[in-house]
Amino acid sequence: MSVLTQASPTLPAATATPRTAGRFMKRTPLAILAAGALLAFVPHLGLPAFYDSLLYLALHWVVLATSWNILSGYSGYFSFGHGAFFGTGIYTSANLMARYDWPFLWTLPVAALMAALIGVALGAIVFRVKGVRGELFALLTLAITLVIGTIVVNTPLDGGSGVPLSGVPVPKIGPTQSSTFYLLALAAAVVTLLIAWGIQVSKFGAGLFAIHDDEDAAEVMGVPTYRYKLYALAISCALAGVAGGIHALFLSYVTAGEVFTITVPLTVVLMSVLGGTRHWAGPAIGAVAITGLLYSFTAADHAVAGKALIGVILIAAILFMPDGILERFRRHRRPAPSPSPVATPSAIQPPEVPARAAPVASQGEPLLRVRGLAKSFKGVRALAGVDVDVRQGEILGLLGPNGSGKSTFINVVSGHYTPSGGTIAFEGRPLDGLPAHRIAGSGIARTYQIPRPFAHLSVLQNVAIATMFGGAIRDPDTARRQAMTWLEFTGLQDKADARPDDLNLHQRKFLELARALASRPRLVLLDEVLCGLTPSEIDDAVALIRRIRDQGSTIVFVEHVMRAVMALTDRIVVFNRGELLAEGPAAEVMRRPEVMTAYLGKAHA
Ligand SMILES: Nc1ncnc2c1ncn2[C@@H]1O[C@H](COP(=O)(O)OP(=O)(O)OP(=O)(O)O)[C@@H](O)[C@H]1O
Repeated sequence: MSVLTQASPTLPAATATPRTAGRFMKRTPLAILAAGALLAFVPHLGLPAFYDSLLYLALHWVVLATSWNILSGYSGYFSFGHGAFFGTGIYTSANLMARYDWPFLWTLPVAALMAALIGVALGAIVFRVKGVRGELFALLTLAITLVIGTIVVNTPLDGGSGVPLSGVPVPKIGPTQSSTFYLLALAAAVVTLLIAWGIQVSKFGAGLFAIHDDEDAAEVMGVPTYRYKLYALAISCALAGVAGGIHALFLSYVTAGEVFTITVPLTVVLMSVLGGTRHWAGPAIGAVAITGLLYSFTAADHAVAGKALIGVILIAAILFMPDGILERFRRHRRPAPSPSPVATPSAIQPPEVPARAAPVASQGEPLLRVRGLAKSFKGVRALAGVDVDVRQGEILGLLGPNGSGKSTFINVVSGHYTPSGGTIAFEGRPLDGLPAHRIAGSGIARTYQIPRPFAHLSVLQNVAIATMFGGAIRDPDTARRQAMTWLEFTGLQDKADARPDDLNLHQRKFLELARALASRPRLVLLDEVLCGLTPSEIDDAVALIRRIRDQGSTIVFVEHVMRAVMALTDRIVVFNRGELLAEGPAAEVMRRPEVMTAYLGKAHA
């Protein structure tokens, strides 16, 4: 089986044993290096210089498309700014060579650094603004290309007339000048592919794929989203900068009008989408395919007709393979999801995974202490200053009529929303002002009322993300093994390879539970996990929640299903209109007149 079909997005395939997965992990970089070594012999075949240049261009686009994909394909931050970073590399190298007589090879690290610095400066601002995602991010990066282009033209960097480089000596790396460019691009492509592969199979890559599918859910599961996006952008820009540096000398005369255009970003987007953005090899396949098509159809006499034909081929390819050539190929080999139902909790053994660090709360201190917690949304007071203590080891029911602030409480405690006022302390340590991923890392996990799985990852990968980030496991193999134990615990082991879309609501709710548990939390916040389930599914879920408590977790349980509340909770608190209305044992509190009035209205109460 080929190397391409073995590697899966983010983590090794669920069905592979750790040993086989590890073997494939080692084989992929060796295969990339071996292919690079073989291709390095091409200049010695004595082909005409034209072929060196054609292969140079193919590899040049491999570097540009693959580097674009590290940010945009993996994390989903679609950038139209790759021309700006590529252009920064071109102009850095060109100016260092033409004005300061730097040897060409020395300029490449500086080109990478300059492109990365500009990228990080942009990302440090843009990635902080929650609203700048999707098309807004794409437009903003396009604007950056135009701004940098304008600056370059109107400064001595270009001066309006371009930078001639014909006098700059080309290092003697290959037997001819054209083969030198080919070998330089080959080296850059090998390094870029190794980096793209390394990221894809690492914890970092898993975090980027989680950001792609649901950035807020990823953050709440412990992924440091801001930092990861910055790293991905810096790496992407640095590689584009190197490609630019090499291309400056290849062109031998650089002009801003040809560099800072929409052509570069559009071409890399097309190549990556054609090959497949969810795999390190996808953009390279797209780059080679499009360069090959351009050569085959536009080099002869009928260039215009050839271009039109390429357009038709690309439209057809993208229509019939919307996830790219590679994904289409891999899907044929993926086993169809099995129709087996989830196992009942009674058949499930608790997983044997190492426990997290012991709690540090002092004796008598509640696990979670919330004081005066307030949250307003543009005038809507969702929480109006509530005090809640959650004791170590209890199941605390959080009840209240619709709109009373229960989900907001969970959202604020988990860091999804910033509180408008009040304090939160977990195990004696304040959580105020901490980003959601740090709150997750401190031992708090949550589920969502409407399940929010990572749609493009398998069920196993969804849980492995929680194991890696909440549970602080670096090695994807270990994460995958532990994730499997949580799937067994929740009865989803037969669904490990399925996509969340293939699950019914019951299974999706249990996947939420498995993800929450996989980080070995000391406090689990469950937001209406029983909503929408049938009576027998509710019985399964109640049994499972009991077993979660038996594992040593403390639970805050938001629920409307009264029989489950009565069966499970040690204590309840009732919210009404964002305020604490009552607290105590469920059977007693639910009989209080003020609670019945809040639920049923005065007349019915
Ligand atoms: N993101 C938001 N933007 C604006 N208003 C919000 C937002 N989230 C919650 N609210 C408002 O805050 C109040 C409390 O909502 P919340 O979802 O916390 O209630 P709840 O008790 O969980 O209700 P339910 O039982 O229906 O889920 C409601 O009036 C709701 O409309």
